[in-house]
Amino acid sequence: MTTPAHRSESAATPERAALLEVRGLRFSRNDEPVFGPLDFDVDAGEALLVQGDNGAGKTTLLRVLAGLLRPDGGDIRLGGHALMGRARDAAERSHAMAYLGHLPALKADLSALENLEFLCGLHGRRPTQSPEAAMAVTGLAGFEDALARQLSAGQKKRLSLARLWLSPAPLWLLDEPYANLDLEGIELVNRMIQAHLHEGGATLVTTHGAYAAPPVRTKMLVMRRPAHA
Ligand SMILES: Nc1ncnc2c1ncn2[C@@H]1O[C@H](COP(=O)(O)OP(=O)(O)OP(=O)(O)O)[C@@H](O)[C@H]1O
Repeated sequence: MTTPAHRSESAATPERAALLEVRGLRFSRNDEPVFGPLDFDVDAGEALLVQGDNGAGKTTLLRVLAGLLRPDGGDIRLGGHALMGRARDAAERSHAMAYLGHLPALKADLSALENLEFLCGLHGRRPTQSPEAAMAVTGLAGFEDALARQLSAGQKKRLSLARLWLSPAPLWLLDEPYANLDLEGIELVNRMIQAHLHEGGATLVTTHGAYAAPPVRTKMLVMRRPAHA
């Protein structure tokens, strides 16, 4: 697996801000707290495993960090820059973060390769990688011309992983990345995370704790459903 050499310039130095700093972050629905206040940092070269039972708020946290939901309070800093709810936050987020959600964000009637080319056009890509190479890395060589809607759930997940592999963003937000994958796919995710962190990236990974964690520098955030009155 080739690794992204251009990321090594972001290797940690003592003065450098964490890739992600979260302070007092909280989110509610209909005045019912879902999570928070949460405080944590994620540094270059680190994985934060976000654990918790069903409904604990793991997906909601990642969606808030990705800018898909608005928090009720707290600060999010990317590389020391605060996200302040401004229009340019979206651009900062898309440079800094790659989000892998539960649902594959694929165009059903485009081929696998066309999907990657389309997403690279939207979000950019690492100059050292190509869509064809990313398909090979994720075990999809030979499926370039298959329509996305004809792929199995695991193949769709692998195509989303290929997109992640192409992303130039240093911070990966991975929501249940192991779901729908066979054992080899689970090892692929862990190898990808290992290579990404080795080159100065970082990741948040939600998990129920049922899978082996990637063999990397790991911190843990355990989320619990808030007690109701
Ligand atoms: N779109 C929504 N509308 C209303 N409530 C929601 C919505 N999405 C999630 N919730 C609620 O928010 C809470 C947190 O859900 P979330 O999906 O973040 O949990 P999770 O920890 O990711 O769970 P799981 O392990 O089952 O994936 C749950 O009580 C859930 O019912």
